[in-house]
Amino acid sequence: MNSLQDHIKLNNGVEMPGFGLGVYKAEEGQEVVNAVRTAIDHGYRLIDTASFYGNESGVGEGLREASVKRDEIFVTTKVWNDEQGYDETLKAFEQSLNRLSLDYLDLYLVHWPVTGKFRETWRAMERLYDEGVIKAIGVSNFHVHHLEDLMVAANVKPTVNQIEYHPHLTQKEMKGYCEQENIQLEAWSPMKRGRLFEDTTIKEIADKYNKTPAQVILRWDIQTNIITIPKSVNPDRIKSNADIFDFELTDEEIYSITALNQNERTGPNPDTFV
Ligand SMILES: NC(=O)C1=CN([C@@H]2O[C@H](COP(=O)(O)OP(=O)(O)OC[C@H]3O[C@@H](n4cnc5c(N)ncnc54)[C@H](OP(=O)(O)O)[C@@H]3O)[C@@H](O)[C@H]2O)C=CC1
Ligand SMILES: O=C1CO[C@H](CO)[C@@H](O)[C@@H]1O
Repeated sequence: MNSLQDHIKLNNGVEMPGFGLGVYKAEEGQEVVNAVRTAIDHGYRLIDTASFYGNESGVGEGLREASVKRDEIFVTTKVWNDEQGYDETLKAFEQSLNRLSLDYLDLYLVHWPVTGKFRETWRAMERLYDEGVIKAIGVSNFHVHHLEDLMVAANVKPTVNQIEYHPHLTQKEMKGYCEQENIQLEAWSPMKRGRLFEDTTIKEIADKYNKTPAQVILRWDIQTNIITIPKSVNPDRIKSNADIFDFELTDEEIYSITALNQNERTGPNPDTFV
């Protein structure tokens, strides 16, 4: 990726921007409306929300307020855990679409692999995909064994797996598996919610390029082919987080950031959460 608006081709041919805005904890109402509008004004073309975030209406309003056509923006939302199952997912999708005030969605994700439910959830998503109201379907927080389980019965292969991913959790096994299966990885909490900014390795690299630690981490995502969705509601940070296309990390720097891995999650482990 050479610019903020470059896309990555998913395994169904759909083009997804490689960089976007996450809106978890962006408050429904003016806060999320402003964040979405500001991001789009600064060139973002991907917005990541979820029914669980309770801010889909504001996301929809921000999209309408931005002066960019709908088909140039890529919108992701997710089906939450208590909405899973076949009929439940069909209903949840309709509700999300209504709150967003959209007539189609770019990417719909199974938010977590709810045991005993995610296959039925997937079947409903396949139906919506076949009907053309979703351009791509994918998963989130799936381990390799969840993906294998899903794909045994699936007609449509997941395009994306959105997982916790940052320099303290580099997900080596999952990365290898997804590369082999052509499933695109997407990083959530790419900046470990601010807990990596004091790391000496990252700070030294940031100083060298006159960049912030956040920019170095996000650049590392881009150069290692991971779609990244940093969250911010602060206009200056929304702008600076995306200002990562005028420098390039060396192979050695990428290696040293990847070597910071501690297999450390900030969020739940999918095997014990649901
Ligand atoms: N699928 C899933 O289960 C999950 C998906 N997600 C998605 O991933 C997105 C990103 O992950 P998230 O957990 O929000 O964490 P991030 O790693 O994106 O960190 C967000 C935090 O960092 C702050 N921040 C942002 N930019 C900067 C900066 N340049 N300097 C200092 N602080 C900064 C933000 O505050 P401020 O807003 O004030 O700038 C916020 O507190 C979510 O918003 C959501 O869309 C997240 C968790 C789970
Ligand atoms: O999307 C999400 C936001 O972050 C939460 C953790 O803090 C996750 O559980 C959830 O999946």
